[in-house]
Amino acid sequence: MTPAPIAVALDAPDLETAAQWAALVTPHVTTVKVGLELYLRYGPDVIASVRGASGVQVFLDLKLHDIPNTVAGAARAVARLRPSILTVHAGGGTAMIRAAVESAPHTKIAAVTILTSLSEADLGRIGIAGPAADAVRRLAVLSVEAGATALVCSPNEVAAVRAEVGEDITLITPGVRPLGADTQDQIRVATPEQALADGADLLVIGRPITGAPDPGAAAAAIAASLRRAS
Ligand SMILES: O=c1ccn([C@@H]2O[C@H](COP(=O)(O)O)[C@@H](O)[C@H]2O)c(=O)[nH]1
Repeated sequence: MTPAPIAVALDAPDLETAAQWAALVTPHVTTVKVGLELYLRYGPDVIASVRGASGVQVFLDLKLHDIPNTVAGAARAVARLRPSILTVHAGGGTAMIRAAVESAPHTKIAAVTILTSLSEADLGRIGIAGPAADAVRRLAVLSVEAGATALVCSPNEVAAVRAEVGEDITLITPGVRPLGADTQDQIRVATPEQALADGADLLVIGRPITGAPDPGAAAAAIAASLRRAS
């Protein structure tokens, strides 16, 4: 069975749990995602631990956001780990995104547009007026012009972003919840089937899989549902 285009967010408190989740889900998904919790606790070693022998792709979600020189150094530092994807915040601007792209030439740089945990009211409070989709589209265009070849947005905006940036850019959507699942701290959400139908290339799914009694079975069920829907 072809693995589904899902990146399982391994937001675990310890390396053993993360490696166990990775081993359980890798037959069913293309990618596992290492975020701040694991990377800040364990550093570069975490990549080899979750990659294991399976050859699953490892997405390093560090959301770099600093001045261009600092982001260039950080991207260079992690590029040697050969993650398939590395995230930066689009809000860092053109020069910062370009610095990451140039410093990690073998890694897909994904620009995070507007976090999926933010509502339009939240955006208003931080000075971003208007619909979330407008800000997401603006940041998407800026990021692609700076050389990003992937974008992170919510499934609610993915169709609009696709129309803006075309087919060559990889669109990654967190904020994905199977029908009826708890949305937790995610605000701009949709189902896996809807996200894929609207043009997402890679669905980031964490707690609905890792919080299940059997993460392997949960990943397999979502993968099967995506196959049925496509
Ligand atoms: O806008 C964003 C960018 C990144 N994330 C990350 O995705 C996962 C989502 O996990 P769930 O458990 O499925 O909510 C998590 O690691 C975030 O750091 C995001 O949610 N939204």
